[in-house]
Amino acid sequence: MVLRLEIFFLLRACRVLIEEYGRHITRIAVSLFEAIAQTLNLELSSHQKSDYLLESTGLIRVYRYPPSDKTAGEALGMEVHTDSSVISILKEDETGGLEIMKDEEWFRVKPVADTLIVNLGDMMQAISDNEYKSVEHRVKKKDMTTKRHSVCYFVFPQRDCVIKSSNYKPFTYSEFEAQVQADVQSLGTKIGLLRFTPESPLFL
Ligand SMILES: O=C(O)CCC(=O)C(=O)O
Ligand SMILES: [Fe+2]
Repeated sequence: MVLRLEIFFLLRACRVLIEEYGRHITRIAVSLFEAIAQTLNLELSSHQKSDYLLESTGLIRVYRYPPSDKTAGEALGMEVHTDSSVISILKEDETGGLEIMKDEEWFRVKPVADTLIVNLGDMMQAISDNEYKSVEHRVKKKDMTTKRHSVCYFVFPQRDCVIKSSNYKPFTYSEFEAQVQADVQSLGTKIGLLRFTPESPLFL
């Protein structure tokens, strides 16, 4: 009974914290998006701005990467991928492990206390007409015994907003998401924006 009450209070405290974190991180994502839109000279109405980055789509994932024993083999982190989001904002702990691909080389992101990491996702690449790249990244823990925690926020466009650019056929986020899910199911991997490139052999 005492334990249950403790868990109840712990969960409630967690919820309050995560909700507050969510409010701040959303504010940061919106400011970043506005700044990026300016650098791209995208003259967006406030309606278009909130269609391209819809605050209510923001989600927070809290990850725990447990220590793994030898039998778990390569279970040392997260596979290479790009995020489907517009913007992702990550907070990793002091153990580090996040790596990003730049000019065909992997770089370890050095963990810095009280610092957030901003990744741009597939939707930003499309919105910016490839001016900004959706960064390939992965997580590699230092070693088997290390535990790692991270708190990751992702924000997306409004599901039915049509994203128009010269590099991709017009698509909505719903279509993109459905295509990603279909590819993961049938091919075991995400193809992503390549599916929406007219010249790509993968174009449907
Ligand atoms: O745990 C991390 O630091 C990154 C997680 C991540 O890349 C993702 O969830 O897309
Ligand atoms: Fe990611």
